Amino acid sequence: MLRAPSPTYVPKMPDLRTAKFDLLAIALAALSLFVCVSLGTYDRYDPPSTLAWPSPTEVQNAGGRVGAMAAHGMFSMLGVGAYFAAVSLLGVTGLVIARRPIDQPAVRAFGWGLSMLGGCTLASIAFSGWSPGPVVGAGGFLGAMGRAWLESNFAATGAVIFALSVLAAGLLLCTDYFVFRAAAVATAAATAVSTQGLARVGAIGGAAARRLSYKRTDLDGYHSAAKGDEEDEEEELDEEADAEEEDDDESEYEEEDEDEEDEDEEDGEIAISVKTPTSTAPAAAAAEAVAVAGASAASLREKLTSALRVKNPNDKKKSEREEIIDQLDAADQDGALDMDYELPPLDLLLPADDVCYDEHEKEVRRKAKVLEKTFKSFGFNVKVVEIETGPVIAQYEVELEAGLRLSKITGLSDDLAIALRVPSVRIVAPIPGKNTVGIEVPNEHRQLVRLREVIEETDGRAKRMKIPIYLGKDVAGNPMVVDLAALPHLLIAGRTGTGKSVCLNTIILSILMSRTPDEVRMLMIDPKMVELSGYRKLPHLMHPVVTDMKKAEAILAWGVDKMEERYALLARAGVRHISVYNQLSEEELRERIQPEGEEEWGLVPRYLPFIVIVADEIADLMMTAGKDVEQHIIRLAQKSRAVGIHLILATQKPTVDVITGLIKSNLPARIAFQVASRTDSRVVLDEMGADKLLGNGDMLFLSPGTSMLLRGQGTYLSDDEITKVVDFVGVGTDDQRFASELMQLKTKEEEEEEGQGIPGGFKKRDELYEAAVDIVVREGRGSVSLLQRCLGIGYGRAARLIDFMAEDKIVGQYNGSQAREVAISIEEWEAMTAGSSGEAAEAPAVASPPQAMAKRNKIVPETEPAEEADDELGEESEDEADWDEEAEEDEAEAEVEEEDSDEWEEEEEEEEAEVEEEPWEDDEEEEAWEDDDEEDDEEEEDDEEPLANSA
Ligand SMILES: Nc1ncnc2c1ncn2[C@@H]1O[C@H](COP(=O)(O)OP(=O)(O)OP(=O)(O)O)[C@@H](O)[C@H]1O
Repeated sequence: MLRAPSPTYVPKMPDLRTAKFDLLAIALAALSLFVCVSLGTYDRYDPPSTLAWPSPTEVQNAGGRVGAMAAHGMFSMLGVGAYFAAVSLLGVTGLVIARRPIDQPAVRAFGWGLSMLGGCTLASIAFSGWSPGPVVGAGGFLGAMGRAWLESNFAATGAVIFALSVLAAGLLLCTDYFVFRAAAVATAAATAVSTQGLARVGAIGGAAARRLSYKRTDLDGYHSAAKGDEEDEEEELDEEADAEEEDDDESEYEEEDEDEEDEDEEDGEIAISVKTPTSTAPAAAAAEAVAVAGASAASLREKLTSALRVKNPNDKKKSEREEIIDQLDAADQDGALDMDYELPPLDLLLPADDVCYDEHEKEVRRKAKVLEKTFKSFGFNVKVVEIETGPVIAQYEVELEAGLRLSKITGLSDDLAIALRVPSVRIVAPIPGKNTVGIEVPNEHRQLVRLREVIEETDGRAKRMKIPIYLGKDVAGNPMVVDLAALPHLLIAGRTGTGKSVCLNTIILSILMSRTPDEVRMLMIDPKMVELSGYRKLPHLMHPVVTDMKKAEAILAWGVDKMEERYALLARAGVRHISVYNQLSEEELRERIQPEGEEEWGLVPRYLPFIVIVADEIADLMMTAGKDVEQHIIRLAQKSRAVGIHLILATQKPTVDVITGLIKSNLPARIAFQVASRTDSRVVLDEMGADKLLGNGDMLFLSPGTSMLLRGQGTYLSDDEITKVVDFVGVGTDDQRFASELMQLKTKEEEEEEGQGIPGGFKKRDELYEAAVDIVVREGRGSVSLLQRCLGIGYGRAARLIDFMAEDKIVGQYNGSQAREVAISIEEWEAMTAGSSGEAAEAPAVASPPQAMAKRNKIVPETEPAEEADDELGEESEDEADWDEEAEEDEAEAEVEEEDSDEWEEEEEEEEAEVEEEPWEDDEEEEAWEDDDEEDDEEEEDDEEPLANSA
């Protein structure tokens, strides 16, 4: 049983162990040096050799008589194996000096023996007439014996094969693949040197051809269709270059992964590795363990030495880190070549602060004792088996004695906090995937987690993510990086001053550091007016930072429309995710979309960027336009994953009226900073724990699909860092590419104000409302798909238009799969419009039916119909006298249209069938699709019942 340490106990073990190790290291170093010198200066006539008679009285060996004897003995026994023995001795000496423990020493020794045997035998077979020492042979007695036995049993060839296998197996056991990896690295380096020149030329050629920003997106209208055609050829080249680059990247990732795994394995094997983060030499590590008080506890100390491990989060070799930085810098430069846009370099961010790990280690060990002692005082016998330390929290893994119930431990957190003299202690019972309980205790000294270090440490993993977010570091000091595209939305909650805004800044800067404005576009909603105002210069913005909550509501509504529009586009292209859409080549896209003509093709977006909507305080938003905002958030959260629209919502009011049940259930990924009460914690995370956080960036992350909470320290960004990055990527007002459809967006009130005096006395809710009514009345069918086709708008907008008509009693109520009935006649409608023709002529929104019809089934950005409607209106008001004539023509066309519409419906059905038959584009998407299946079902329901939904 462990003896409880006295509270004033100061661990002395590390000093003793250091002295012991140092003495051992000196002895080994001396021995290996002596052996090397003796072997190096070996003279075959030195005694005890019998080659010269009489024996020379003076010994030539630099190691003297003993050296000569040692060399003679080693060469006689081992032949060339003597050199192997000397090198091995040097290796062991190095490990002892570096305080790196040798795990599984018995296996290693066995492996070493095997490799010696195999090596000597092989040498004996290969160089039969030569010997490095006495005339025994190249492999000494050992090799000669091995050779004799093998050749008598397996003949010469079999003997070589056998000896080689034994050598390889021995090296494998002894060095744990190190030798093979070293050989592979050397080969790869040699190959790389020879192919580098060629590869560089290829990369530059490919990169120069790629111009991502030339691709037309569905968000900006700056790219003309004609230009797109001119660049067709160029884009083809680009796609090839992209594909090649992707291949390269993938193989790189695989290599990196392997390295990481190997490293992990090594970490797992090493008992404790203590290394200061600034140390460049791996030799600065110490294999140490926690000692138990009292000199009489020597045996227990021995036990704990192997049992209790303190994992140093800074264990990464500096050289490796430097490598990663180099790679990142190289990637940055490549980025500059690839696109006209240059990603910000890492040196704009501050490096990690230096930490005195030795001090910290002493502290956690002391706390481990206090923990054990406190448990003991409550009558529980627990043992701390491992300690993991992060920047702010250390996690002590404790093993419970058999028969001790978990519930008894979990109630002790406050008592432990008092005993440890810390503000709070959180108990994780059990640690996921382990049979131990985790006790999270705050460190005495907090470290800041810098964005730069998190990026550097996660580069390999983050490269594969679509939108990497560098959240911070967990309790073991591992970087917490998540892919926003996989989350796919994030809710951040916490009381005021606990780190939400810093977290939002981290998320925004994570995007800025790794993604171009072509890949990710952003919308920012900032009710506090000052929190996000610093980002106004960003080229990623689609709209200036929104501070008016009514506008924010309109933007969320736009998001819903954009989502529907993108879904329609994806369905038409027969793909299930925008990333698959974005990979389609121009020809493939054209083949799938089958545009009616060049005009329509010119409007098809070639690239759909991710859209990230960041809202700093949703409580304000909910207060201003509660129900509407909630509806928009829910709709977006439910379905927008596949179309690349992601929400990041923060609130300092984690109450049920802000984070409603529906919002919560649709935003499974959540981050909680410190909250005021357990109730608030339950609202955010569905369980307690956030009330025990420390504030200042201490957080709990709930990853989607699990109930597992991950504790971490959020990345900290100073204002200076943010300013530097924003200044680097920022552009002037003239160069900003705001989306025209968003700039023209009107709030509900504005629309209603504008709508006063509209024909028929209807409220004007949408610029296309009158055109839509006209179509519906003339067609005699209140059909959403009819409006979609005729006006070239997305499903969402068309469904809303029909809902408005139902409110104005122009169409009847929802009628199952049938189109709604139209309640007014053409004459009535014409009378209404004629009644206010003067106003109608001025009203920019009234589009003439014939021209509206001409645009059917077009895929257009939302502004296009409005803009065209405006143009059409201009022409229309000039030609007002021709109205009646055109109306007649229109009626004729409407008849044709009616026939056409049946065809359209058939085509649509075919399209849907095609979508269903579409093979999985990519495994990842398959997963995403599975997740979306339910949502899609809902979508189908929506299709059938738009009114019910919007009502
Ligand atoms: N990750 C972090 N590491 C260290 N300190 C942090 C971290 N995050 C926040 N802080 C500290 O907490 C302070 C408040 O953070 P922040 O402004 O993000 O809080 P907030 O929750 O947004 O508050 P409010 O709701 O009032 O805006 C910061 O000024 C900083 O000193």
